[in-house]
Amino acid sequence: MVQDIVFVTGNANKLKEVQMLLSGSDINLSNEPLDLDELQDTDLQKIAVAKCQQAVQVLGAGKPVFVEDTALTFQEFNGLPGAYIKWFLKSMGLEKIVQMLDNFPNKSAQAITTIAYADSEGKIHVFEGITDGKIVPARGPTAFGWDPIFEPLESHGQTYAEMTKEDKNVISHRGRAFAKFNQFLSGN
Ligand SMILES: O=c1nc[nH]c2c1ncn2[C@H]1C[C@H](O)[C@@H](COP(=O)(O)OP(=O)(O)OP(=O)(O)O)O1
Ligand SMILES: [Mg+2]
Repeated sequence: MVQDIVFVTGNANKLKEVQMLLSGSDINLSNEPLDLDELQDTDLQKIAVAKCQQAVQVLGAGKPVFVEDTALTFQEFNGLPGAYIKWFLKSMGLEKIVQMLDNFPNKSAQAITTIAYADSEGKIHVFEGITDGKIVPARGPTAFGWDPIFEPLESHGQTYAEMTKEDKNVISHRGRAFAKFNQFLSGN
């Protein structure tokens, strides 16, 4: 059965990836480009759930809706910048983010996507996808966020930005989170 589901995001690059990731499913996806508030927290699930609750409030109950929040965590910084990566990116740019780790040999990082989905009864379900990698000086086109400075362990030396969207989606944080979400939806 085809399900109508609303995805709330104001990020066009994110939307494009999500459309690709859900393209084989029975979901009729629509987008609401609302800029929702994001909690200040290091608990990524809490942030996504609060964002989803706000989406339900704005759009009205009864409509299945989801949001996702994406974080970039540095092991050396015990998880920061995490969800704050958006603001670091805006204020400092890629080069200075890479330089933050100059004095530390540990460049390990995780890209994490947390999806929060409110079903038609308002029950919220959470799905998480994680990709391990490291922070490197920027390589590849700067089309999407921090893609040029994140090199996943499984990519044979390419940054996300150097990969095709198809290849990125196979191993990405977002790809993994949406694989779980897809599986959940197809069982409903
Ligand atoms: O795969 C990705 N590759 C590179 N960069 C990425 C990726 N995914 C999100 N990003 C960036 C966008 C934003 O600077 C921050 C996450 O913040 P995040 O709140 O999830 O995204 P957003 O505010 O742009 O969109 P939304 O309207 O869905 O909240 O990392
Ligand atoms: Mg956001």
